Amino acid sequence: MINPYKKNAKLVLSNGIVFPGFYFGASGTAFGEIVFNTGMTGYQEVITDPSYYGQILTFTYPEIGNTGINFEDSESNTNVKGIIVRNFSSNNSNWRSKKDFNQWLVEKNIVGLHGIDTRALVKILRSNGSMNGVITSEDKTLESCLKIIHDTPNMEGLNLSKVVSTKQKYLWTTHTQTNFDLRIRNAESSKKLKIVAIDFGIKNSILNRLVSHGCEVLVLPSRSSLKDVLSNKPDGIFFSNGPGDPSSVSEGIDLAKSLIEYGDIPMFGICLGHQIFGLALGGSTYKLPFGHRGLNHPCGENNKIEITSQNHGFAIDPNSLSKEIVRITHYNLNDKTVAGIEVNNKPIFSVQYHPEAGPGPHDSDYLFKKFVSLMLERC
Ligand SMILES: NC(=O)CC[C@H](N)C(=O)O
Repeated sequence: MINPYKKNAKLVLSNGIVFPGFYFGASGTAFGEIVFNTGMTGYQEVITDPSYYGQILTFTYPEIGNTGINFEDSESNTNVKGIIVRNFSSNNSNWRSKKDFNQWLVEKNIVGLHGIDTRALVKILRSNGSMNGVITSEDKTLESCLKIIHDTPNMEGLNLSKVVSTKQKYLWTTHTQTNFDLRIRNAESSKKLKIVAIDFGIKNSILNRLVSHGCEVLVLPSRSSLKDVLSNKPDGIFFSNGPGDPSSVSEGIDLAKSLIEYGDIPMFGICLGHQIFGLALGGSTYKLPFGHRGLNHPCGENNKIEITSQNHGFAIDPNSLSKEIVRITHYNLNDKTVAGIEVNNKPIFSVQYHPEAGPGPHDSDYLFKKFVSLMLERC
């Protein structure tokens, strides 16, 4: 019998290196920035995190797919273009699984490559930096793959959040992952706090954490104006995560600038939202060599350390921030990059990592509580 998963496919990197392997999921060709994630769990959330839009994701965990797919854990309707794994499991088994992993990839048009040495690939990305590449199940020559890569834009300069942001505003009032979120808790206040969230590629688990902490969230498109935000009389304003280069999200940077100037409404930003705050406060961002994507990044300051979930390729340049305006509250302790900031004398703060932990450790959930406390002080 012919093994259906032994159909030839390959990865071609922009430096001409080829990894021959086999395809699973959707057939075809996918191109984009090749990045890697070191998490050992949560592939469904990671694959559907809108911040990966336009990228091809390599998992360093050696086998992916074992627990199938359920109907609760997806972070959005957006997904990565392709995935690369050492091994994938065609034998899904989990009490929550509702769908076969391979079938789900086909339906989402995600091209999969398996059977390559992912350790060797990650070593190349770590020493040369993230680079564009192609995975294809088609019979394409090296030259035609390199031509596709050549025509693929670099991540620097790309505003991808405008592509994935919602086109219509919507309200999020209930927790949608009730079967498995061990952190579901009753809010400390009976007053429902009204958040306006600017969607640059927001994850469902962020919305669910805000709801768990006693908020209802009105999600607005990334191109919203100061008036769009203020006319909803928010108790707090949230700037979300999202794909692409933060310095190209001029609509978000301008909105953040005017909101920071406007006054005293508590504001919280995560990942792209954090980078946008940094840019709005006069700072600059730069591209990291291969980014931070995983579930065990230590962050903190002065002996207080949290283990964090991360997914980013850019960071705020600490030397670009004015001490008169901003205080750095957290550093990534692996490479000392900026991981959190707070605006002096204003209830505005942000983190580069993902306190919603979808997936990841729950150490940083206190940040949602902090956001809520800042709002309650002002109600
Ligand atoms: N998760 C995010 O919000 C990512 C932010 C940005 N696109 C980066 O790669 O740095």
